[in-house]
Amino acid sequence: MSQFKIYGGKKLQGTIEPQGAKNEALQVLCAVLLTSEPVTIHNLPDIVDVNRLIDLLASLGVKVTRHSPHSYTFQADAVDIDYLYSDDFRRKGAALRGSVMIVGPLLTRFGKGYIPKPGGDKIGRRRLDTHFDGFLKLGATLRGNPGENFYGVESNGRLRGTYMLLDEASVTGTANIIMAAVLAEGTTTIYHAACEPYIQQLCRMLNSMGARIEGIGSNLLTIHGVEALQGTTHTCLPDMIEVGSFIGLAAITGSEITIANAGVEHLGQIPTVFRRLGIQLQINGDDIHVPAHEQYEIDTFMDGSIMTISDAPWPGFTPDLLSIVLVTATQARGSVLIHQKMFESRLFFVDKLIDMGAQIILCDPHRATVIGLDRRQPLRPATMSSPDIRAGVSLLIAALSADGVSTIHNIEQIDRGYQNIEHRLRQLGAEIERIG
Ligand SMILES: CC(=O)N[C@H]1[C@@H](OP(=O)(O)OP(=O)(O)OC[C@H]2O[C@@H](n3ccc(=O)[nH]c3=O)[C@H](O)[C@@H]2O)O[C@H](CO)[C@@H](O)[C@@H]1O
Ligand SMILES: C=C(OP(=O)(O)O)C(=O)O
Repeated sequence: MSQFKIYGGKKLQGTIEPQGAKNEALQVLCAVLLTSEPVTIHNLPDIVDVNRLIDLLASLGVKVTRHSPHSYTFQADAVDIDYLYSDDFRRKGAALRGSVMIVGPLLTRFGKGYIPKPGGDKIGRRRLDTHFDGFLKLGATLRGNPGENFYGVESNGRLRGTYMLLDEASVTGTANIIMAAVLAEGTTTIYHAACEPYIQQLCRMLNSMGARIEGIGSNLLTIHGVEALQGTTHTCLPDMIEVGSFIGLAAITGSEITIANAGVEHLGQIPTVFRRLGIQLQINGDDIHVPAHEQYEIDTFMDGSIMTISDAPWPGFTPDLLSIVLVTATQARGSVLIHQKMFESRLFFVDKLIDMGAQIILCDPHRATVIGLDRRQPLRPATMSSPDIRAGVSLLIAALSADGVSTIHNIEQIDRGYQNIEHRLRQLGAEIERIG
C-alpha cells in the first residue's frame, strides 16, 4: 500500500484546474452500453475508479479506443453477456460503486443485468433497493441471491414504462433507472428523482443519442421510450467536489489559489457554503480566485445561533464535501455544527484531526461540532490512514496545513477519485512524496 509523505505548513500559490467529474464519468461510461454505435467521451478523469470501469466495459466486449488519458471512443456492438457469469466479472464489478450502473443499460438492451455487491467507500450502509425497485416496476424480475452478494434482474421482452415514486433520491439509482427506461416501451415517470449535475449531464447525453427525457434538472422526469439510440459525443463537466476541495485547501493553508475552469454555473450551494465559513471567493468568468486568508470567520444564522452545515440531495449541499468543510473549519474563527445526514460512518475520521490538535466534538455518528482554532495554533503533523476518498483528501489538506512532516497511508482511497493529486499540488508549491 502506498503512502504520501507531506511536508506541511507552507503557503501554496498558483492556478489549478479541476479534473472531469468522477461521478458523472461513471454514469456516462455505463450509458455507452445502450447503443451499438460509437460514443466518444471527453474530459474523463484519469482516476482509478474510471479506469476500472473502462476495463470492465472492455471485458464485456465493448471496443475501447483511447485518444488520450481523458478522451475515449466506445462501441458496444458485440457485448459478451456471458461474461456476466464469470469470476472475473464478480471481481471487477465489486471493485467500485459505479459499476452498478451497468445493470440498467444491460437489462433494457439485452434482457439481463447482474452485478456483484458493488464496492466504493465504506461510509455506512449503501443499499441498492431504489435501483432494483425501479427495475421491477419497469417489468423486470429478480434473479440471483442477494445473500450471496450477487444481484440480478431479467426481463422477457422489452421493459414497460410506468409511473414510479422513488423511496429516496438515490444518485446512482436514478441514473440506473433512467438508462433502463430510455429503451422501454411507453412512458416512464420518475418522481423523487435525484437531479445532481451528474444526472443532468447523463440526461443531456442520452437525449443527444435520441432519447426523449423531459424535466431535466428537476425531481420529476418523464421519459418517452424509444426503440434504439445512436452514437454521440459528450464532454464531462469539471468535478465540483475537486473545486470544493481546492477552496478548502486554499483557505486552511492561507494560500492564494485560482481554480480555473471551475464550471461555476454548475456548483449549486458550494460557493455559498464556503462563504459561510468566512472564505472570500472572487468569481471571474469561469474561474474562482481564493485570496490568501490570514483569518476567516464562520457566520452565524440571522438570529445569532450556531451555523449548521448539512447535506441533502441536490440542489442541497453534496455530502461529498462535508469532510472538506469540516477540516477547513478547524482553523476558522467561530464554531459550526456539521451534520452528515446521509451516511452513517463518514465522520469517524475526525479522531485523526483531534489527534492533530483540532477542537472537534463528535456528537454522534452523524454530527460533529468544530470549534475553530482561529490559527492560534497550527495543526500538528501526524501519521494516519485514509478511510475513504473524501476523508483522505481532508487529511491531506490537514497535513498540508500542519507544521512538519505527516504521513498518510492507504492513499489508494484518494487515487480512486483524484487524478495525479500530488503532482498537481506540487505545481502549487506543495511538498508531497508518494512512497511505494
Ligand atoms: C458513484 C457515485 O455517484 N457516488 C455518489 C452517489 O452514491 P450513491 O448513488 O451510492 O448514493 P445514494 O444517492 O444512493 O445514497 C447515498 C446515501 O444517502 C442516503 N440518502 C439518499 C437520498 C435521500 O434522499 N436520502 C438519503 O438518506 C442513502 O440511503 C445512502 O445512504 O451519491 C452519493 C450521495 O450524493 C455520493 O456521496 C456518492 O459520491
Ligand atoms: C462516496 C464517493 O464515492 P463512491 O460512491 O464511488 O464510493 C465519493 O465520491 O465521495
